[in-house]
Amino acid sequence: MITVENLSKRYGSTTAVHDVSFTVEPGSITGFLGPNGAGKSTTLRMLTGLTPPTSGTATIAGKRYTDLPNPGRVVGVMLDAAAQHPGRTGRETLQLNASLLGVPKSRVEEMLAAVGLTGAAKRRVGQYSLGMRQRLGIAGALLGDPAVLILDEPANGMDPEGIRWMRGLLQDFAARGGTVILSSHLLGEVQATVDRLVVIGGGRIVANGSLEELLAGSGTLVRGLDPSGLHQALTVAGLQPEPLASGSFRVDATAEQVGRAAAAHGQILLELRESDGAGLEELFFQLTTPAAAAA
Ligand SMILES: Nc1ncnc2c1ncn2[C@@H]1O[C@H](COP(=O)(O)OP(=O)(O)OP(=O)(O)O)[C@@H](O)[C@H]1O
Repeated sequence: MITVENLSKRYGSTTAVHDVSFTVEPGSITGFLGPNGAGKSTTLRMLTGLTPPTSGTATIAGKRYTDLPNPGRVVGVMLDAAAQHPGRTGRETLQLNASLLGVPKSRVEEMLAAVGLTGAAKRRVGQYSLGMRQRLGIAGALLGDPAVLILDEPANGMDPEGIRWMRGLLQDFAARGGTVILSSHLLGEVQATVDRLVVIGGGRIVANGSLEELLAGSGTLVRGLDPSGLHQALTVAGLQPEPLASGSFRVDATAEQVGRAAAAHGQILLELRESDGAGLEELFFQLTTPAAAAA
């Protein structure tokens, strides 16, 4: 279990993370999603004791990371797969980690096999692709047989086959009661892997819930040739159109009600469909537009 409570981090006048709170339960995979610069890495660094928070607390299994006696046995961390020592082989990298953690050398071979790197174990990490480094990083995180995994952008540099492989591995881990948080700046990259999402933008949590809840959205999405005329037609019909950044409206009504209200005022529709996750996509669109990023 991961608990983040009112966590904030300021760098001079920049607030990288502002009053962030969320929990990650055992048996689940949470995607920590946000555009570049949203505050994901800073939050994960505070969670793993690498960056002291300005205020607030983050605990893993009830303790701050820095208070865990042998943290690698409780929580597996991969923050920057690209930063591994290029001169060591994959096997040497894991052997070094294993001796620091106090786990038997046999565990290294097990983990190399688990991430599909046995054949490349003798090659230097400098010759590995980013996807292979991600696999090695995940092997390193799993070495101490932890119950919690914290992974920063693990899918970065992985091909679709690698992402599918990682999905299976993490879902097995969670099915055995493990707790997983993984960050990404791409919704599509993690959508099929995670059960829950915590969305961060500009250092603040902007959405938090089950994937189903967040993707389901609700109501109807409508887009017309004349947005202001459509807005008026819907308002006159007693519906409350919520304007979206893309020029569409989300309406808490059925497609038929929306269609009829538009037709009554001769509005030409270009799109009319159930919201179907548009809420989350729209939220992401807004977070990644330059205007939102500057706000
Ligand atoms: N050591 C630091 N000193 C000053 N500002 C920092 C520092 N680390 C992060 N920041 C700032 O904090 C904000 C959040 O950065 P962070 O790296 O946490 O975002 P992120 O969501 O992980 O983005 P990315 O996907 O690009 O890594 C950014 O504005 C960044 O410039």
